[in-house]
Amino acid sequence: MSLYHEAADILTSSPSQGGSLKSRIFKNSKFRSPPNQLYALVLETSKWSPVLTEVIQGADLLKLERKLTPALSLLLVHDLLLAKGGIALPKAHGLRVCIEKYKGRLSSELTRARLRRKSPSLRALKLEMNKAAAGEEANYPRWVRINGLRSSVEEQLETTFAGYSRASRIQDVVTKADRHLYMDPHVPNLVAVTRGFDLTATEAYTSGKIILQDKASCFPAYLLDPGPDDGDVIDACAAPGNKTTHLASILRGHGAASASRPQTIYAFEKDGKRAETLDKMVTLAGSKSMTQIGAGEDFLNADPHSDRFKNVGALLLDPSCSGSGIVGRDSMPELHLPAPNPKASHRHTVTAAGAGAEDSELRVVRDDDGIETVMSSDAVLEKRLVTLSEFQVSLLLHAFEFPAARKITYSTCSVHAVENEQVVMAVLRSEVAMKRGWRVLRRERQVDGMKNWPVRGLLDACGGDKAIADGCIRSYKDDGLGVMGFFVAPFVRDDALAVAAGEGRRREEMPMELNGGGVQGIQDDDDDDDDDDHEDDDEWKGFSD
Ligand SMILES: C[S@@+](CC[C@H](N)C(=O)[O-])C[C@H]1O[C@@H](n2cnc3c(N)ncnc32)[C@H](O)[C@@H]1O
Repeated sequence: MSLYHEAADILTSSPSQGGSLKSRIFKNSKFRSPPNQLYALVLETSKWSPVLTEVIQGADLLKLERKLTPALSLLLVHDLLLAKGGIALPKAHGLRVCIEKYKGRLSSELTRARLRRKSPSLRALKLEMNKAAAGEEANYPRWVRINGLRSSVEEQLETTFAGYSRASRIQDVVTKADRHLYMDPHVPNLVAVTRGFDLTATEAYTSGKIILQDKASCFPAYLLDPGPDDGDVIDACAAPGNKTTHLASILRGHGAASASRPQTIYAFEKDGKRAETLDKMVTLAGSKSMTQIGAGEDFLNADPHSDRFKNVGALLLDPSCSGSGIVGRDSMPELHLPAPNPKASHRHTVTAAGAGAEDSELRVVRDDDGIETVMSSDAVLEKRLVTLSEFQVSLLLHAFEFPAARKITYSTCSVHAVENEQVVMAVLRSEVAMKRGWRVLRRERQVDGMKNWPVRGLLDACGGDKAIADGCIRSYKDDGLGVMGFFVAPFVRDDALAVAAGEGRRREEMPMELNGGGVQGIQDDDDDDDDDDHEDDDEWKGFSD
């Protein structure tokens, strides 16, 4: 089957068969065409389908060539008029010959369709199509975290963002067409910039000086705020590494106060492939020497009482979740198909699952680590959420066991209470939480930016406990603050309770390295780690340096 027949099959097949467009193409071995080419063709054609439908209908193509299907005609006309190399078939191939003979007619229709949209050029029309296809993402800024391990805000303002005008409101970054930059008032080293200008091609991006990370995704590490007196840090679910590298940057930022011993970040990632991405990101961000990656390691199998983790004072838990808060996750351009009868065009909704049946929409929920569930009913969604929340609870309960731990942040990019406040309430009721004195950190004790963040946890879902609800932090896609839907809860250990249980130690009873005593620089990128506690690094196979 040719590239075009395979692409036409994808465009017209049911969303219940195989999940999102990406997974239907990349996880399906039945296709003979290169997956990248197939994906690009289907995506670009969908993007252009409103215009191409007018072109095909205006040229009466389906009337003149009755053997052509609507999907096939869209794909071929797309490549004929818009692809650099034209139609990817041999010159004498029947399909190519059949379409090319209408080139003049189709080109004129394209010009008409462009002029109807008042676009001065094909380039301008292309920008318009890209913007329309960006879906909800177009209404959000591009958040950029400046990586303190490699650069500084000052340096980036003078270089990468030198041509940007300063915006005083986040809305200006979204609505203005030219380049604007907004300094975030909550999270240090974070800026929002106008979308549509490719930052991935900049030197700052390719050298790890800037990291594209949604504002809300910066909350967990900032809220955890690991300092020199927090010992080692665990990132329990680390890939691709946005929060791992943020933790490293914060640790280094607190370097002025200095720790008595080098601090290590243990970054667990149970998926081997994703661990490779994590490794690359940690290396690029300049935090490799302070991070040990547990590639393929399940955090739930880590022994809290092992010698290795005896100095772990802080844990960041950002487990797999439904991903319901992610902006643009499911956005795919709406597919317009020319009708055989030119009077009516068909509109197909392309959901996360790909093209749907006519005017129908079948939801596919994709977890933030890629697992897809076709939501044939509310009960299916509910069941998936319960499974996720059980896993999230088990992760938190496991984290509560680490003997020296005094701080934890738990986060999801889900908006469902069952994965958020309900998880918090369930773990607070647990035996280990009560025994070891874990509670939610009150809002007034949180770092300034998080204390001042206006959107808090759901009171009802916290059983009416205002202190707990206020201690939790939320964001919603549509709250006008320019961020994705997110949830973070900070936990701390209540010293008094822990001491009463004979388990904890008061700060003044803690060893020097955990109570902030002693002054020594944090391990530098190039430093060799010759600390005694690290001598057995090589014996412990799970983590690689
Ligand atoms: C939400 S993503 C983490 C995103 C990451 N914190 C960041 O900001 O870049 C969840 C990750 O946790 C991993 N994961 C899930 N369960 C795990 C477990 N029990 N132990 C270690 N990693 C786990 C998944 O493979 C996935 O890569």
